[in-house]
Amino acid sequence: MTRGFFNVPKAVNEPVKGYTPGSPEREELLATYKTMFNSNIDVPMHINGEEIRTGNTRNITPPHDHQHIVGQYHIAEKKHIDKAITTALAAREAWSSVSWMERASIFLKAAELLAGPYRAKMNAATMIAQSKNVHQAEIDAACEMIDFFRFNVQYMTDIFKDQPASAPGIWNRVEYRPLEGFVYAISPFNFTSIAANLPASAALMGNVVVWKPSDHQAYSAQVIVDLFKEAGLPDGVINVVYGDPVMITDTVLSSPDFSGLHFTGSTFVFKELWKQIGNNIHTYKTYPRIVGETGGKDFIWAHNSANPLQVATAITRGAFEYQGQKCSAASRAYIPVSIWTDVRKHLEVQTSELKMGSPEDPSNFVNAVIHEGSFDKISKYIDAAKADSDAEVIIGGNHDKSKGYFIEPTVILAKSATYATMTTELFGPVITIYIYEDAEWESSLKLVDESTEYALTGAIFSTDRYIVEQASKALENAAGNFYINDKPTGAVVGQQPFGGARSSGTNDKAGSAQNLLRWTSVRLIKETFVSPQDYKYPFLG
Ligand SMILES: NC(=O)c1ccc[n+]([C@@H]2O[C@H](COP(=O)([O-])OP(=O)(O)OC[C@H]3O[C@@H](n4cnc5c(N)ncnc54)[C@H](O)[C@@H]3O)[C@@H](O)[C@H]2O)c1
Ligand SMILES: N[C@@H](CCC=O)C(=O)O
Repeated sequence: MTRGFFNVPKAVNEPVKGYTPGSPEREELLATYKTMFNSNIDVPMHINGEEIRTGNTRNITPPHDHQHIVGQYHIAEKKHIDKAITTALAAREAWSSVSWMERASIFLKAAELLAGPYRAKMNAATMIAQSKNVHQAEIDAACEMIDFFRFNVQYMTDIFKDQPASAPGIWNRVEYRPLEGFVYAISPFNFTSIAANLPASAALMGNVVVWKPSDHQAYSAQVIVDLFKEAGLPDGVINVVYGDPVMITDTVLSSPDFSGLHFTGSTFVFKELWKQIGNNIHTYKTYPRIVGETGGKDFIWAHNSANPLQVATAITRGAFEYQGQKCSAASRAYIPVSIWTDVRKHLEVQTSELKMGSPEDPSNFVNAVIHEGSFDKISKYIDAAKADSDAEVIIGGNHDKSKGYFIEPTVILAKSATYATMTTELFGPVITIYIYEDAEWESSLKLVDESTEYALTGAIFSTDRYIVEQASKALENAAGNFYINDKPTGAVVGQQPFGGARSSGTNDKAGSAQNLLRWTSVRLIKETFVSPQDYKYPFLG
């Protein structure tokens, strides 16, 4: 029952903790890491609040220490997916009718729990099983997830306030209903916050969800489940399943009640899912919403007016933070020949200072890539570049998977702007640089715009306002998140809503009102206070 027009607390970004040597947060996090690293976690599926253990398990191993087992997760048979769907649908009536404030309150509570007692655990799980350093875990698993919860609550109320005008004698109202059916959330390995947000944003708007996390994020997914439970999320609202993605998806997408896909992951998988939904379209009771944020081949373009140290720093941070495993990571750069010597010198200094190893040692800037498949793919491209006459590996290039999946931050110089690593998403710590003649800066912008299928993030560097304006115009469709004199990574919820177009996704902007709107189906209600009793037009007399 609602007896007032309540305002939600004003959303503010969660401050990023420093974890400086000797700080209490550092002590707590490293102690939590040690304990969790040395214990064995058993991750069940969660259907209707029940923990489902099938006994068919896969190991969870840290990418930086792949022979060490930190736990296992249980995988589904088809009957579990069927149950997750029926359970979600059974929970729908109560969840979709409950006051929006109750839903808001659950996610605001989750934000506060994560800012406090869950912070170290969420960060440690992300460091252990996704191989993030302290800072990368903090900005993702703690701060971005908290921000998603807080800002989405505010955006939900902003949406609800958007109401139509009413002529005298009538009252028009718009009701933001959840979708009729259930939402399928599929999340990637690389951001714990995205994994939480994909099911949570739909659930906040009153939807029920079947959530399939990435196998490589199961550890922190379990912490998210615990967090939601403690925050008071009712059973059956978000049901978590693991296992063969094809079997799970075939089962989910053949349900007539499937009403929305909230996906983040690679472009190929998303396009296949879209096709499958299209093929099944006659099965569904309603047209499913399809929201997907996918791959990128994100660029840094510099003009000769740019500051070489700033360009080099953007490359170091943009390409090598979290081993380049951000969809936003800079992986191709276009540098004018006149500043290249200076940019290169700074890059060599900065990359020589980057330490690589386990995230348990906070002085390691670079950790391991997520799994062997990814390691092998990235190494293959690096080795090909070493052998190729069209390319030269000028920094890094070594890789070793004996203990963990370690790949050195690598810089490739390409003779052609369409060289393989200039156009293919590798999702690793590799950037390829193309040097252009200063006078050809306008045609180099064309290369940036036209040489890949993606349009996720990009950055331009120049101190000349006319150039900034022209480059911004020339690249207006080349990136959904466009940065001027800054690296192309590190979007903050509430400040830089995130997403790209072309093959990079539907650009519904994670952490925004636009995204939340996709999880609603608007009902317009017109109420007439005194109903007409005469059908005749006035001109009929
Ligand atoms: N644009 C964004 O906001 C954004 C954010 C994070 C990651 N990404 C992209 O995600 C990719 C890296 O993440 P990843 O390796 O986890 O991606 P992925 O596509 O391999 O997996 C993503 C999810 O899809 C599932 N999946 C895989 N094959 C499937 C299939 N056939 N049917 C149904 N589900 C399937 C996986 O199990 C996982 O849960 C990169 O391409 C990156 O650019 C994009
Ligand atoms: N939103 C993040 C990227 C998420 C994808 O991996 C950023 O802006 O760096």
